[in-house]
Amino acid sequence: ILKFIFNRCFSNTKPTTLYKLPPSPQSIPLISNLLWLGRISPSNIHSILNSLHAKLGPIITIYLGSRPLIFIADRLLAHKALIQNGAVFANRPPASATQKLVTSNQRNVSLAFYGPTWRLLRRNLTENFLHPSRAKSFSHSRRWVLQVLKNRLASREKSGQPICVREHFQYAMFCLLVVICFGDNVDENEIKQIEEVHRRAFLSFNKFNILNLCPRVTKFVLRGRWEELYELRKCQQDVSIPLIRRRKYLQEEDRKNMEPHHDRAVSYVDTLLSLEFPGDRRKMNEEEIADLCSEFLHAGTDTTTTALEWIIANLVKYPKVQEKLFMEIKEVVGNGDQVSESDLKRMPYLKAVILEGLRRHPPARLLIPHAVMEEDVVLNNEYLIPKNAAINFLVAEMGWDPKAWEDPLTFKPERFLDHENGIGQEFDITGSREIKMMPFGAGRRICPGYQLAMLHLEYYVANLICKFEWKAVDGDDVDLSEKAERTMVMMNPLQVHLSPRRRPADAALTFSSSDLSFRSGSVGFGLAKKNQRLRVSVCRASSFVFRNLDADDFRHPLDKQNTLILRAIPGLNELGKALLGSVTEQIMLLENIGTSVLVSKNQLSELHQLMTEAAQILNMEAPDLYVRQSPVPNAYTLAISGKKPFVVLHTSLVELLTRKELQAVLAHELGHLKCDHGVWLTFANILTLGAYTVPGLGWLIARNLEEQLFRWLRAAELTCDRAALLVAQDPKVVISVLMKLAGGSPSIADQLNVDAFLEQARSYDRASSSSVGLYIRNAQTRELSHPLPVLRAREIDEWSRSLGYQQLLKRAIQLTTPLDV
Ligand code: HEM
Repeated sequence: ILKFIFNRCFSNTKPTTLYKLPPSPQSIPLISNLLWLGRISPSNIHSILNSLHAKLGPIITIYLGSRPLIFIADRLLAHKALIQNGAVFANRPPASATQKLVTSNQRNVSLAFYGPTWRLLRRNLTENFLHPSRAKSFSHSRRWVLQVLKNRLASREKSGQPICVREHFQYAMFCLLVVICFGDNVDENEIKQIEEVHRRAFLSFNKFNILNLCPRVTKFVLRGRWEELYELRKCQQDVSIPLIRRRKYLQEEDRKNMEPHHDRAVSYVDTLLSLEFPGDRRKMNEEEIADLCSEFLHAGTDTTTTALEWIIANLVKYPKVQEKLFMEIKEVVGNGDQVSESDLKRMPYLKAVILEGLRRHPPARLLIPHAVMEEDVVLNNEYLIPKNAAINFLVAEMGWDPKAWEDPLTFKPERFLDHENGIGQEFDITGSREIKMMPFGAGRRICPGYQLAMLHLEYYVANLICKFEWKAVDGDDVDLSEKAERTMVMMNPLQVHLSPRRRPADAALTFSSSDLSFRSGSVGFGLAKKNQRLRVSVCRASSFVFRNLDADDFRHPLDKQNTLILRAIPGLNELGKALLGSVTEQIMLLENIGTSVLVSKNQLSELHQLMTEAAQILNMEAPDLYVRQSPVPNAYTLAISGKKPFVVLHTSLVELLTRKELQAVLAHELGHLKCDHGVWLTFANILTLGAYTVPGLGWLIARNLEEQLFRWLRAAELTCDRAALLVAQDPKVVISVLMKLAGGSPSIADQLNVDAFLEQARSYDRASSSSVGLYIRNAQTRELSHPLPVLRAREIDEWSRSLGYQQLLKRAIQLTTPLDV
């Protein structure tokens, strides 16, 4: 009040009405608005803005639609607005209709109005979560993602073709953020599902802009497109919500046990579960949390990927800079081939390379639009900024200002080094003292992930340069032209050749060595030739067994997740035990003993031997095995309380499969026992085999319970396919079984082609990735006890190439003693 009275009575500053908006190109009201709408697109906005700034000065206004847009291209004005008047310029304009839909009505960090909701969400992100002291908790995930990335690059290089790096960087950064967001018990398959849906949302978001022109009208005229948007959002939530529930369940378990898991890194979801929106007096619901997770993934993936691609592109274009960086890395890590996070502190040139990359090629060329908090604000005692204006800043122009940087368009990391003692100056990337560049924005709304992004860029650039020498494709100069997408990307995506750096200790290291995919034949049984009767020798010098194998070593994450859900259904376990302990089990048991052949040393001894060997590889006791006459190719396991469990094999399956494939089937069944799928599996098997027509049983099994049970069983099957792979030690054997189950018959078995079937699995993925496809795919699988064979094949193919599987194989030991069969 005092300030107001003082200004009114004594101040000689002009009333705001006497100030003018920043200059704008000549315009005819309304008509010019419409003309701009037609002219401006994401691809040409930067060139239009640059030419307007050249004509009109460092701050301009454009009228587009109903609100003025103000653009600032000058570092000093940006500092005045974002730092000196930080609180005034920290607001966001009202979001468009589509943005509101995907952000739970503007309740996320990037679009929330400057106020209590934003403060709560932002503080949660920066203090509870992105603070550097927390960064360490995901070090192991960064290492895992690095391994995945190196493997992908190395296996592509093996093909001899140039590698287009973007998709690999994108995948790596996405994996990392998913793990940070949902916790480190998410596995690669779940990540792929999330990535698929998010990428679709990301690629199609521009096409929904038109819906914002006049939402009331477009809701009728473009109803289909609105529905598409709803469907897309639903898909995003469908992949996130189970993962959110999993974290919730873990938190509840911890609470019940009164002992938090100290070895579990706190994920973003964990921090959100306990937040309450100010004023609402309620916790966030799952949809709101899922929207915040989507924001987190979108905000961090493409920006970091784009920055990484630009930085590596410059290192390829300027081999001397790459060499200098490599020398610095070598000095710190010696002959080691990994750079640890603590090593990064001793690499000033690395930091300079990253900063120069961000200065020269900032991924975000504009900020997220800002707005002012007060009615009419005067900037620099000169320009009127109305409350309804959206204000933005030309990020790249700030970092290319010749008054701040010598020779600004040249890539020269040395500019960030203190030449006298070679130690990197602490460059203030937040711009709080002076804005010389602002790749992360500045002031109150500065990117809260900037420290995490810097860490990721430093860690991955250092390790990628440490591991490989990066070279341009022969005869190609690296083209640094730009193209505006959601970020400013390379117009021609970077293509490279890689050669592993040779170190004295591993001069013989080549791409075909160790950490790539496991090759069949190097371990495991010799492959049975087609139609050849297999002789299993008693002493299998080439077999590998897993002495300390535990079920959780290979359990599929969906199995883990669904087991948790099943366990949480009150009374299910008791119901299962009550039912199975009684008449039904006895019927099943007697039926099998009475109508099948029990396999033993003296009866179908080859099968007996396959079973014994599979059990030994999986480090478990072999169950009984029965062979049963049936035209339906099938195998199943029954674990009846108090009795030795048994596996049943149908004769038609024996006809259809080779011995090695049969052993994979037996291993699959053993997987169920190893993983203690016992009660629920038998329960589900009884349902599938039609036993619930047994009087008095059917009514007890409610429909949704049955659905839950089948969902769990589908996930459990994926685990058991892994057990099959551990025994077969060749993914093609397992995939061949699945292919034969899908469409094999003994007479055409030798014409079936595993590679073609895998290709079919990939095309199923592609065809079902549209929203309609996804719907059909869900409908196709909902009622099945087993996942679709193509999906199982794809799963096992991927797991066979995963780090987890490679590491398990390393633990296997060769069997040299005769088996006791
Ligand atoms: C190289 C990587 C990155 C770049 C270049 C970048 C750049 C930016 C920019 C320019 C803004 C707009 C600031 C403003 O409007 O004033 C922003 C905002 C934001 N960024 Fe980043 N970002 C990066 C990585 C990340 C990461 C890794 C995360 C999270 C994990 C993240 C989360 C956010 C969020 C939540 C906002 C909204 C902040 C608010 O409105 O308060 N960003 N980022």
